[in-house]
Amino acid sequence: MKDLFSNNNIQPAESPSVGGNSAAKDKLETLRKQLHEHNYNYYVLSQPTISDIDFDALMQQLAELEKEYPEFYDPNSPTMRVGSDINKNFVQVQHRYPMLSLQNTYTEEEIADFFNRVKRSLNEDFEIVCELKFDGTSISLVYENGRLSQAITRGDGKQGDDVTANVRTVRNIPLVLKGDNIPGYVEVRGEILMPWSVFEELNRERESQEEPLFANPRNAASGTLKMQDSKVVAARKLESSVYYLMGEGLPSDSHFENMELARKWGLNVSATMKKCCSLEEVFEFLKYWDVARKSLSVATDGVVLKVDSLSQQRNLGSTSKFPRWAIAYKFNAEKALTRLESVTYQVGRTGAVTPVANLEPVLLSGTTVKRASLYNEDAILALDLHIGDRVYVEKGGEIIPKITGVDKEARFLIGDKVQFVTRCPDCDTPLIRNEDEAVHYCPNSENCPPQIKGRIEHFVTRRAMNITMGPETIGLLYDKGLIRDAADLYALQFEDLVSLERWAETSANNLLASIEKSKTVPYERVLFALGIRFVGETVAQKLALAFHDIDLLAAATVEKLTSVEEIGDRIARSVKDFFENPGCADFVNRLRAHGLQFQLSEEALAARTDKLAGLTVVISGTFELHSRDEYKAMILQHGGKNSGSVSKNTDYILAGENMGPAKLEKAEKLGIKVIDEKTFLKMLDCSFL
Ligand SMILES: NC(=O)c1ccc[n+]([C@@H]2O[C@H](COP(=O)([O-])OP(=O)(O)OC[C@H]3O[C@@H](n4cnc5c(N)ncnc54)[C@H](O)[C@@H]3O)[C@@H](O)[C@H]2O)c1
Ligand SMILES: [Zn+2]
Repeated sequence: MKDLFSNNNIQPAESPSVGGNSAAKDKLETLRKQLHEHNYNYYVLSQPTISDIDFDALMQQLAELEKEYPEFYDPNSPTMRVGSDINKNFVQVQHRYPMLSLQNTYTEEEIADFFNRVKRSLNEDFEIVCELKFDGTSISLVYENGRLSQAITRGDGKQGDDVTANVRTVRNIPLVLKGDNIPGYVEVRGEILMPWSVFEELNRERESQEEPLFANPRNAASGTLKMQDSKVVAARKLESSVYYLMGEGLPSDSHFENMELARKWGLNVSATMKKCCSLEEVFEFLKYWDVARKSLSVATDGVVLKVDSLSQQRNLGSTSKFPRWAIAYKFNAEKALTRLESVTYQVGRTGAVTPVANLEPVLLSGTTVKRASLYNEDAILALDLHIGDRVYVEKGGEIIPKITGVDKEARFLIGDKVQFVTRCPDCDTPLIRNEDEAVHYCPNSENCPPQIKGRIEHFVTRRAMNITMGPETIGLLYDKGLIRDAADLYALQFEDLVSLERWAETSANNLLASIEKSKTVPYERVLFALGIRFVGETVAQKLALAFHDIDLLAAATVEKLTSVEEIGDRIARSVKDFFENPGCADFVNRLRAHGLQFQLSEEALAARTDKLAGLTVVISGTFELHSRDEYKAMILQHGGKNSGSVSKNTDYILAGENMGPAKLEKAEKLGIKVIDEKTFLKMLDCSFL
């Protein structure tokens, strides 16, 4: 998460006219380029590299420059367009009605301006509906004759990705509407959300696997919605909240009434929406929810104000980016000021060293905060941190809060500048930092205690070997010299355990039984448990399918490894390094001697064939007989490779309905065989009737 919360991506807000026209043009182009890049990171990758406030400041700068230099007008400027989330792994679908963004403000003055602008333009009475702005990712749900027919992301506002299969897994989205007055065709606009509790659990899991964390529930929701495997999406427990209806012949001219009806149809409409007749009532709503929102189970980032009457909305119209009849008021992130007491360093199981700020305890969003994450050396340098500094802490949705700034005016007695440690705090080995990485590592993986304990903790987790023991037990057994690595668990004796302080016979027996049971855990989970860097759960599954026993995997070359779908160079090298390390190879052999599963089960093997060996298949369109994910799994299972894009290396295109025209054209040009699902299943000898 390099640079995530530092300000160093922001250019100084210099006066645009300095340096004349060509300087302004350069500046405009740089800003546009930066913003396109940030949009991509945010909407497509769901991994922003700057904060929203910083992003909005850049956007504001660009808008001001464009106003001053209209000669450099560009219809594709980020100020003119809705940021696009389009991802080529999905089929793109045209929106019948455009899906716009909202104009954002952070101040009450701008809300008053909006209110007065509407009043002037309409020149008649109007009502404003205030709604909480739930912070997820936007979705358009198309219901035809009351049935959910399509779910499309906002995309670039004109067309979006068809994510119907994933959306069908969202619990509170009805597949069939119930009740009266349901139009034949209606688009329900809403937000797909990840509740705080699910988000925190997900990030804890990612943290334990040293995978990059999601910055907030919004990015986690959008990342999840764009996953290729609907089963994983279903497991992530997304929710929805809907906030607008589009279509001809809607039941009422009042947006508020339509939403009340939508609730009766079975859609989840927040009970917090309120109709207001005056600016005072609007401000009251803002004030109340700025505090009350903190106890909601989902994230909110503001309030949306909408003119209630649909005919008045039509009169006010829209720009290319947002409607003129609505505006979003964004809440400020809650901040607290406290003192930095010290910085300590934690070593993870892969040796990554994370700095942690220890703070004078302070109350923030209802909890007492004592520690904050400092990410890495660059983040510390960007803040210019000194011990004793008064620092601002914010909870941006991360598990532990972050330091967002230093009150430099309050520095009377300047303390020591925070210097990143050069040696491992646990084993004193000099740290290393790879050139293009922000993270420091302790290279002493074999003897550094937190790394050893961390690896054992990972080995026993539920999704790996599922041995019921916590970090305290691991720490105790390690300190007593009973375990030096996870393989030693299998050599533990009853006597070793009962002689430990506070250990009774039952707890000793339970642990031994749990260890014994883990010997039946399937190969792919054992592979994950080994803790090979970058080999998470899904990668382990892919590797297990492609190399059905560990000897094949250990002998695989980098080329062979990277020929497996989604296995890139980085993972391949890490797998190779693992097996070439004598210590690791010995570890695997000892585990094998204890009877762990190091090959795919008979069942999984029986289903495997080489019918598609050496063949690359691209899947395009939507299917009737199986889902896209099922087809992907079949390709893997029969030894083939699935790829997202058509190239000269493609052997087949498995085409369903609505195959993208660009893909078809390319396939024809390259002379690639396009087959339908029945032909494909015949190739595999699968019965499908
Ligand atoms: N950090 C970054 O790199 C980065 C990059 C791009 C965008 N952003 C941030 O994203 C924001 C822009 O994103 P955006 O265009 O999605 O706009 P937005 O999220 O600020 O507002 C529009 C969205 O609000 C949602 N919404 C929630 N409740 C609603 C309701 N009751 N009625 C109507 N809409 C509701 C809708 O999904 C709608 O699309 C900016 O504030 C920017 O800071 C950040
Ligand atoms: Zn160390």
